[in-house]
Amino acid sequence: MQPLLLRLLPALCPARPAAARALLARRAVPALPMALRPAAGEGRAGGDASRAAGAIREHDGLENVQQKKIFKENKTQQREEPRAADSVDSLMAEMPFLDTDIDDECVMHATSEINIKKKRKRTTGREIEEGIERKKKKNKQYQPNYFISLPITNPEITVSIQAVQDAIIQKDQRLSKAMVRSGSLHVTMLLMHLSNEEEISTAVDALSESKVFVEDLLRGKRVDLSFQGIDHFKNQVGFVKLVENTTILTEIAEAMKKIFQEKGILAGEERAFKPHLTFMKLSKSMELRKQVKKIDSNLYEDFKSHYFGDEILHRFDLCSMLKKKQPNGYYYCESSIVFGEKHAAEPDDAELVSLSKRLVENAVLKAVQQYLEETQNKTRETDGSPMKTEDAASGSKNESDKDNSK
Ligand SMILES: Nc1ccn([C@@H]2O[C@H](COP(=O)(O)O)[C@@H](O)[C@H]2O)c(=O)n1
Repeated sequence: MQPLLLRLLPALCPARPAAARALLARRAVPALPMALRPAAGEGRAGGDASRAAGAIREHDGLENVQQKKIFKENKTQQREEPRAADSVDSLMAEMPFLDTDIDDECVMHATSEINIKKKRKRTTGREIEEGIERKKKKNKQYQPNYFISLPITNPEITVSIQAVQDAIIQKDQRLSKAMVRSGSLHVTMLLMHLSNEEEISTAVDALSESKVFVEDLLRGKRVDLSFQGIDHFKNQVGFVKLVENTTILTEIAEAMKKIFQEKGILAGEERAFKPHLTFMKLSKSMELRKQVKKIDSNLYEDFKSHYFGDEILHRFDLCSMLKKKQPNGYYYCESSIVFGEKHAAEPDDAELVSLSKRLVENAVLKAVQQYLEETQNKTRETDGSPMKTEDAASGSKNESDKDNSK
């Protein structure tokens, strides 16, 4: 069944060669770890913990810092940063948390739980400025550059998301730049900052340690993550909602955060964990952000309660935001942990049958639509009436499909 489907996909989905390619890539090269590392000894972990705590102490100039680190938004810094050239867009688009990269500038800070004992002293304007500069520089060093990802491997979800993305692009061509490519769809479980190879290695160990906790939480049960409906963050990010098993996912995210923090990794965010599946964000392109300030919810009106599919919880990856992505479009993985039976990220037969059905339906619909458009155009040509604007737009939409599949 698998080789047959692999051959069939491009033929079944001629209108979406990008979608077919993405699906093939996803099946042919599942996002598996680049390197699985053995668990490290306790000694180094302790060293990392004190080093990271030291880094934060230095960062915030605090006397008494506990083992709690978080990312905090720092909007002012971005405003003062010089505007990067548009050519940076392509690099930015590789990063999963771009609104944080562009304007939120997530940074690691000590929390309010920290006992702050600051002595008041007279400071000159120059000292204040220098202090701000110093802080800005350090904040930058603590931006998240790694994350724990729950990859989306069910083609039913990927195909449905591409349908929403297409529908949106059809209404506003400019938004093609905002779309998350199907190969990199994921749910973010935990953000972190890793400064060097040693910290990456510690994070790999922390992820291996998390496996036992996750298995304890799951107790052999299969967890179906059901994705349905669309919501947004501040009209800047469009995401598909997780409607079932959010509690268990939150428990896992919390357990992971604790394990990573205990190993001295700067991990976690100030805001509460809200599992979501991002399919578009304005911050993927600075050029776009200049043009579009808000994502209009009417653009995805038809999909507001659409059922996108289920993802069976079976893998978490430690991914880099900055390293070159894999050929299938997924992030570079330092390490992964796998649960249950579905180890190879293979969709089962039912999923494949349902996917083939959808693809055939889509292809037929597309063909009928094309036939109708051509007939209408011919009639207009004979009538001498002008071509409709939508027809012109659909021509350029195909161009953007090509861009999106890059
Ligand atoms: N509770 C949250 C979580 C995330 N965001 C923003 O959404 C963006 C996309 O997040 P992904 O993890 O799916 O890449 C991200 O840049 C966050 O800033 C949010 O606003 N609130």
